[in-house]
Amino acid sequence: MSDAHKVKSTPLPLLDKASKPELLRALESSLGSAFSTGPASPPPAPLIVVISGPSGVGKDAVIRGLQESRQGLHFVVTATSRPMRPGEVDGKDYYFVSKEQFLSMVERNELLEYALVYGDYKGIPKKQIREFMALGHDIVLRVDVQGAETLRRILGNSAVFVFLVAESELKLVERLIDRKTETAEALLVRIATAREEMKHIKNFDYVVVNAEGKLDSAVKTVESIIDAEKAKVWPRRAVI
Ligand SMILES: Nc1ncnc2c1ncn2[C@@H]1O[C@H](COP(=O)(O)OP(=O)(O)OP(=O)(O)O)[C@@H](O)[C@H]1O
Repeated sequence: MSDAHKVKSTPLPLLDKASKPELLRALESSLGSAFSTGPASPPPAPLIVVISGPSGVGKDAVIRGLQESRQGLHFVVTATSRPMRPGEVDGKDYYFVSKEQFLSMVERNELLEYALVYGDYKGIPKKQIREFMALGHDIVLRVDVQGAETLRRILGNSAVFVFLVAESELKLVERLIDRKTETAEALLVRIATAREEMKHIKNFDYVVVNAEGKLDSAVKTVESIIDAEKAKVWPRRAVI
């Protein structure tokens, strides 16, 4: 039976004669219980957001945008066996470890996912995710498409998967050329891989276009996805 049918037929004061507290008390008395002052919905559970997409699509750029525009997110720092590049900071860009250290992390089951990417190991430390989720932070993971596939197998629908794309293949290639971080041969490998990776969109929950000069709009769309996920009646609940 709905609450509307449980109302007692006690007379209520006239709206223009009673004070607000009197009216509240009368309404409570008619309903048979006090009005709750607790939150109308429980605080949303921490969310894991996986951001992926082909090389050069702007994963780092979008993540930097999110870092600037949004509180309460923890951006997981990946462990890698690749040597540090000039300007990179250990613990900020990556955790730089030796190949031996990396393999012993694998051995101890300390990584949620790992892969050999262009000759270097990269992996996601579980401890970091657990610690920040316990503090109520949402978690952002930046992985390549292969990593996202693995994470989907591990996490299923308990995390939200976002695929970033450029507005066209040509624009993506131009962006990679302009970045000037790869040789022509390395570019070719990345572009051929990107073509293959586009076929994996179907395994993602959302696709976000990061168009030339419209980085802010891509960041806002990712924020809207996070907001919508946090407003779900049945939220995703990841256990790491
Ligand atoms: N919306 C945009 N408009 C113009 N340039 C952009 C935009 N988004 C990213 N870029 C630029 O494109 C290049 C590639 O971006 P970024 O390094 O963030 O890609 P990525 O997906 O992280 O690449 P990788 O997977 O190879 O590390 C960078 O030089 C970045 O500044």
